[in-house]
Amino acid sequence: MIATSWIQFMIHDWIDHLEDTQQVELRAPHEIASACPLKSFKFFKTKRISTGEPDMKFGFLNTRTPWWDGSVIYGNNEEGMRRVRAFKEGKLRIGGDGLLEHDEKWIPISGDVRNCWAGFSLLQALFVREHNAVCDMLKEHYPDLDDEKLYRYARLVTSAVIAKIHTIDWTVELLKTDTLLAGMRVNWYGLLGKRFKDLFGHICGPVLSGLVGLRKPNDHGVPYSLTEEFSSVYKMHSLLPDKVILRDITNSTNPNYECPPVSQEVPMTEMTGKEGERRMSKIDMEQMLVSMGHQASGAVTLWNYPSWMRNLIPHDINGEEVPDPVDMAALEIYRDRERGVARYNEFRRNLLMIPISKWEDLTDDCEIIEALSEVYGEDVEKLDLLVGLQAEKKIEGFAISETAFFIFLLIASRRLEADRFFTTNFNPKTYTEKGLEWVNKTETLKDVIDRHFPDMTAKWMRCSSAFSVWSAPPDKTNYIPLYLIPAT
Ligand code: HEM
Repeated sequence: MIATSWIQFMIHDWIDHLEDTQQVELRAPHEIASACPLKSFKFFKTKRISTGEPDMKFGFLNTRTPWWDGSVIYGNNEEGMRRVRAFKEGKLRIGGDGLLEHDEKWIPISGDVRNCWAGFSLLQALFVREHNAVCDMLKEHYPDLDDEKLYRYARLVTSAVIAKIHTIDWTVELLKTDTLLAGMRVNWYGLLGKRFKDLFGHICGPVLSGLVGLRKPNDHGVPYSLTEEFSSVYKMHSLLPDKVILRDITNSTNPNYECPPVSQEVPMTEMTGKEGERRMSKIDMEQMLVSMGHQASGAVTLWNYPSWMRNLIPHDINGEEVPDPVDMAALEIYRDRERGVARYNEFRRNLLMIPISKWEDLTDDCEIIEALSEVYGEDVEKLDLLVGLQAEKKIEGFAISETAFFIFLLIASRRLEADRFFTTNFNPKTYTEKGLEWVNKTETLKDVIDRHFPDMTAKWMRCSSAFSVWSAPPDKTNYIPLYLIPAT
């Protein structure tokens, strides 16, 4: 569940489509309406913007900054950025209990407050603590820095830590193969590896020394942005469970890393929005981290959409509930169609992947084939992208489809190599000597959790990555260099 909260934490750093003021209504066809929690629902259209380009006449606006700039905790505009700052020693506001502060309406004080839930705001709080710890460290080494400078340097450092964790820790857990582990580490450190780069710096090209620290950003002739396809493949709400399983961590010792006993099962509906924030304020931060660490997330596959999201009260951009509930499962399909995202087969062609010509090319699951034939007949071109991504037979070790993986891989690299803060300006002058050292020494989310809860992981976490289920065995030590292991 930490991996699930993490990806929501990242989505809320990167993308949110601007809505129109015009509402539309979706109605379930008569024949299936009895099986739908909402027979009809209203929502705002995505705002269409004319581009003036002959070959692409319209597009959409992103209300979040697409850069890897930590806007999920720092905010997306002047007003949002001021709201979260303590204006003392560069720090951000945080509650006495280590969790986010809230306004009088119980909306969290954070960079992004839309459609939040307890696990997501927990990560926001963790990284506010990280930012504040960076401020303390910088102040100690550079006592002359004022509030503004401390804030800016600490923001750069914390954002880079987030980007690094996503690249070499989260992505690797999601796509658990040696090839991916090697690929993602090459993106950050290059083929020559961390030790070489730490010793000699970025002295070779992108392959040998990695994308991070390149002398110049490279946008391949396309101004940096996150694409519609990217937003589509990240619609992974099936990761969310029906309930959160809280664990009792009062046991004083745990030598065998046993999974702690269940203390309470809370429906997700009580962990979302303002109610979720109120609940979270009564749960200890360590207890929540250990509980999420021991709960597996849902599989990104068909027939696993959380039922509670089919009658969901969404938030507006300020974290206020909107009056009309939505059926998210239906809405997600509508959004791709509304935004002109290619359907599954065309999407694959655009990625130079082999399209399917019959349902059997997609999956060997007879139940899925039967359902697809019932909905789409034999017309494979009509298959909606999201349905195809979830029906597709997965590569062993992958939590997502190969089709989605192509987009992941492409954007994972572009996000680093097109950003000056990870290329030209990834240096001591921009980050400070000690700031860059902080980024270089932090490898994983576990490192961050260890920093703020030094004894907790030692007692409860058996696995190697905080994104795994914590009672799982640690990764085996591999004495053969990663690049010499044959791909599986
Ligand atoms: C309690 C948890 C969550 C809630 C309540 C929630 C709710 C929502 C809502 C209401 C929308 C906007 C729907 C629309 O109008 O089109 C949305 C968009 C989205 N969500 Fe979630 N979500 C949650 C967690 C997640 C997670 C775990 C992911 C995982 C990747 C995710 C990925 C996305 C993406 C990619 C979008 C589209 C954003 C855009 O392109 O504008 N969400 N979510």
